[in-house]
Amino acid sequence: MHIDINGWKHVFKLDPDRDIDDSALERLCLSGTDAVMVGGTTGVTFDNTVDLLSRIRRFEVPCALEISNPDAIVPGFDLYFIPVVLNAGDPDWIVGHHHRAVKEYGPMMQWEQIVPEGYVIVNGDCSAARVTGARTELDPDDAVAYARMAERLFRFPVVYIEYSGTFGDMELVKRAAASLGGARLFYGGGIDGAERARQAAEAAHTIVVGNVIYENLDRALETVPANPDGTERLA
Ligand SMILES: CC(C)=CCC/C(C)=C/CC/C(C)=C/CC/C(C)=C/CC/C(C)=C/CC/C(C)=C/CC/C(C)=C/COP(=O)(O)OP(=O)(O)O
Ligand SMILES: O=P(O)(O)OC[C@@H](O)CO
Ligand SMILES: [Mg+2]
Repeated sequence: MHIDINGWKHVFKLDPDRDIDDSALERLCLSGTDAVMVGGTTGVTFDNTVDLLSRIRRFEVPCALEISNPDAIVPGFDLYFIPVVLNAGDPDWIVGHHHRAVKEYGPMMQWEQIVPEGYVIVNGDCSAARVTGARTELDPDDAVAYARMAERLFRFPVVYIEYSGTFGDMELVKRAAASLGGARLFYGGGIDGAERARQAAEAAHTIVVGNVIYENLDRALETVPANPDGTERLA
């Protein structure tokens, strides 16, 4: 099945290291979201990733793995998102892990399933910032420069502005998105209900909703534009 991420406006990100019951998973997968992404910064293992994938596969929603741990690369996802943290302090998170993984998996990789993400981490307090040693003191001009680098220098199809755990500066996100030609701007961080989903969807091409799933499922479901309870779909 060919999956076109250019149609994605809303994505739920599920963390294999966190518990979710069958009924909640069903409501998420049938919500009208465009895709479910599996990923997290810590505690992601092969076993908990296989387990979550097999449960999501009871539904038709596209399912992507965002790889954060080279030991948890599980076959059977529709797509594999590969973060390249452009503002990482440690180059291992820009090319190091990737080099080792491609050395191991290169011959068996289906490149059409691979979606490289130019990742820019802006919240210095999140786990991903700590793990990667990200330089998160960025103003909107810095974000625009990273977005342009990601698209024009490195030809990434996705630029991901990551505020994981906190709602970000929508002007910064808007400016980064406006600087792009064809690449897609994914925004994630602190979307905890319909109002923030609406604001983020005005700024970014694709919004990603994570933590609120585990804190308040009803509010998470309100963030889906296609859901009857969700925000109005934005152009
Ligand atoms: C057999 C088979 C399936 C073959 C497939 C081959 C294949 C797909 C190979 C992949 C090759 C490849 C290049 C892999 C990359 C390897 C790798 C480990 C790259 C590093 C990724 C990276 C930079 C991770 C850093 C952390 C990060 C940016 C994570 C993204 C997700 C994220 C931020 C989630 C939020 O985390 P959360 O836990 O929710 O955090 P909070 O506590 O803040 O909420
Ligand atoms: O968990 P939240 O804060 O919703 O962020 C979503 C996603 O960007 C995390 O990688
Ligand atoms: Mg999280």
